[in-house]
Amino acid sequence: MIEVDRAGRSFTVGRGRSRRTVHAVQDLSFTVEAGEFVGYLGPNGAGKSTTIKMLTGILAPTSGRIEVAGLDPLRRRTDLTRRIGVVFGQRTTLWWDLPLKDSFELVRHLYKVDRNDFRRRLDELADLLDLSGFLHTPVRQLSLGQRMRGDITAALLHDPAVLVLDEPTIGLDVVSKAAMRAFLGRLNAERGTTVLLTTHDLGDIEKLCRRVMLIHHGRLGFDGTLDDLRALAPGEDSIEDVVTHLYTAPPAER
Ligand SMILES: Nc1ncnc2c1ncn2[C@@H]1O[C@H](COP(=O)(O)OP(=O)(O)OP(=O)(O)O)[C@@H](O)[C@H]1O
Repeated sequence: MIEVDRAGRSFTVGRGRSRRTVHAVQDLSFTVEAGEFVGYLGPNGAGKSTTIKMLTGILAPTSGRIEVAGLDPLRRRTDLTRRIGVVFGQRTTLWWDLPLKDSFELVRHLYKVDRNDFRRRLDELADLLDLSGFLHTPVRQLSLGQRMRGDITAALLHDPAVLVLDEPTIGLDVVSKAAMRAFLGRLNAERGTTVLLTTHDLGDIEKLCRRVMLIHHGRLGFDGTLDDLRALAPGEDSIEDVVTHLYTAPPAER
């Protein structure tokens, strides 16, 4: 479902003598099969968002090859939007001044979702994510947790095969977080949606991901199960301690 083959992305920053190249992602290769739920971890500045931007066609790789749902994200961006859903926890894709329901209508038009499919899907998502109390509220008046549920719904209205999530539980309280995790787990288990999840919340990873990839300084340092990850730092107790250890002494560099 996702194929990344030696992908890289660099940026030129600064001017004159202070001009230099930042290698945000280097020589990145991995495959995600249909139906997998994969966690994508890395410290701040490791290259996670750059990877997600390349997967979704927002950024062009400067080297290598990427395919998502059988498509080159950059060349086939419009086709890809029909097969992929993307949620950036720190930003909303909803229309700030419109009632949530109207934002969904706009999404329906943009993605050309059949009216009956849309109605059925929205009913289902509104039920699962408990949206009924604020469907007619303008997005700017929603709490963060409500807005996030709205964003997840918007990303799923066209029933994408792949869902890419960039910190979807950031800022949520423990109850909202648990509800979001339960929803995502069901989406993957029951609907078979492939999920790539970027998060700094290791609870998300422990609850949801069978497989974890770890990126550090733009390079993939680990790709395996949570147990394999724990085995890399056997002296550490919690997954937080394991990951802290790996962030300070990443596997590729030890
Ligand atoms: N548009 C850009 N121009 C210059 N440098 C950039 C640009 N985008 C990202 N970078 C650099 O690339 C590196 C990777 O950034 P990226 O945003 O992918 O990290 P991240 O893993 O998502 O971090 P965080 O967890 O803090 O969101 C960083 O050094 C960042 O400063």
